[in-house]
Amino acid sequence: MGDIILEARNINKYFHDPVEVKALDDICLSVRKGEFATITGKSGCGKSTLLYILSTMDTDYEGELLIDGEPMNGKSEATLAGIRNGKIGFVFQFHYLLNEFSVLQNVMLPGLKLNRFPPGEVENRAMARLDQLGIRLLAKRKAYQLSGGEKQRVAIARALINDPCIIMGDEPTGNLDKKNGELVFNIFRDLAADYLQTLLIVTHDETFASRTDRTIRMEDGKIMDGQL
Ligand SMILES: Nc1ncnc2c1ncn2[C@@H]1O[C@H](COP(=O)(O)OP(=O)(O)OP(=O)(O)O)[C@@H](O)[C@H]1O
Repeated sequence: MGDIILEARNINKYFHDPVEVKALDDICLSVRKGEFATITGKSGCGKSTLLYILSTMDTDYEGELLIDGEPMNGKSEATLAGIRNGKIGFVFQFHYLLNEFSVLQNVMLPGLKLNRFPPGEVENRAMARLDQLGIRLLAKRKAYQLSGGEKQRVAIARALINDPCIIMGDEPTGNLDKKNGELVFNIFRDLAADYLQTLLIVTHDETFASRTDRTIRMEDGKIMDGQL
């Protein structure tokens, strides 16, 4: 058994508006270092709600969350923002790149913010990531000049820039055609296989999920299958 990178203990989440909904019901989940895990389940079962809690973006819940062995409960938003930037890479369904910035600038940004390496080194690391993802030649293009598949690869390079201990994705292939979806899936698979990158991806694509190490199935705010 490898080290546990992420651990959620007895997570409950309620929404109150317009009526009370229990969106997450006593979720317990651990993710091991180097695992490629997917979360699946029908629309409305609580996948995104869970991912936003696990990524520390939503702090309004009951229960405990540990990332890399460190408890996240009770930390200020500023502290959490720093932890997110250094430890979690996030890939969304929509890329959220800064359109008027170049590909290289977009990828460098979280690295400059973290301030762990001097700017020259952040640039070298960003170029290495672009190389790895086969988009080095796009470095000087503006984000708005890219195709959907290219944008998603830039978003992955950006998520990797600070060597996160986990990459989380919310339907990262959801907005792509079959060919580009496959390409992005293969990038995730190679990251897990060749770089032992830990990945936790929400998807409703069963084929995608079946090709990963573990499928966590949710129903009605509960995990039905796929716990360690
Ligand atoms: N901001 C909110 N206010 C009230 N209810 C919400 C809110 N966000 C989500 N919900 C409810 O919580 C439940 C879980 O929603 P969630 O978005 O996590 O589902 P999901 O599995 O990600 O669905 P999908 O696959 O359609 O994205 C649903 O019943 C949803 O209607």
